[in-house]
Amino acid sequence: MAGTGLFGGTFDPIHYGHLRIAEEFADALALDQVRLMPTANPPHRSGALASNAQRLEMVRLAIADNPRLAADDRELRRDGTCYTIDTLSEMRAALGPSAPLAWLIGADSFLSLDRWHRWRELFDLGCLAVACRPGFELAHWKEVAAPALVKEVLPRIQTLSVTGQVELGTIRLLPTTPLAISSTAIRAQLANGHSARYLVPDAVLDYAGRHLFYRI
Ligand SMILES: Nc1ncnc2c1ncn2[C@@H]1O[C@H](COP(=O)(O)OP(=O)(O)OP(=O)(O)O)[C@@H](O)[C@H]1O
Ligand SMILES: O=C(O)c1ccc[n+]([C@@H]2O[C@H](COP(=O)([O-])O)[C@@H](O)[C@H]2O)c1
Repeated sequence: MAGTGLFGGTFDPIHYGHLRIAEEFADALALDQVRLMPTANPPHRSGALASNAQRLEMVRLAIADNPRLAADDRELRRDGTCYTIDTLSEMRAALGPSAPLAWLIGADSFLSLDRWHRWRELFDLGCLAVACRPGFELAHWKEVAAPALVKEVLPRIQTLSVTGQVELGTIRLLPTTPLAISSTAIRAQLANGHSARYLVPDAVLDYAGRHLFYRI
């Protein structure tokens, strides 16, 4: 049975680091769809520069030619603080108890997982896939992760052995292509009048240029 993947992010703006891990996630776990969900009001950071609607539109533009990727605005429609536990619970209820469901986060997000709302329950709802991110290498996780993660989560991490394994409660490290791209650096480049070409899809750059939300 082909599975569904979820990938949440601020996406302010979406960039090729996001797109490449979404693609490799779909490929590695043989997912028939990965839903990219811009988050509205996350518990851990202050507001995005681009509006909810603008970030959703940039996601749509970025994935327009990829039938395996879909934009999902469910977190933007939710009132109040946006928690991943609510999103995963909603998806699990919609798909049914046995449908393969996986969620993707980058290694930096993974290292903050112990501060997420009801984080231990997240593993009861799907398979967690962790993407590599330069600066957050696995070799250092034991030194930098919170004690709860070191004790309860790191021992459970598996590298992917067979394509398409999406088992409930598993945690997989995906050997994704390390791309040192971040939305913060892109916003700074654009604010300073520098080019962000080849870091961000052209359609997204054109849109950001027209709406000027990264200009100081
Ligand atoms: N270059 C990248 N490689 C791997 N994972 C990434 C990369 N960029 C973002 N991610 C992951 O994508 C998810 C959404 O990231 P987000 O939208 O916050 O992008 P960001 O580039 O980290 O943004 P910012 O610089 O504003 O913090 C997070 O789980 C993050 O870890
Ligand atoms: O549920 C939580 O407590 C929680 C805490 C921090 C981050 N998240 C989610 O993690 C995803 C990545 O967040 P970010 O800030 O790296 O873009 C995004 O979908 C957030 O909603 C979720």
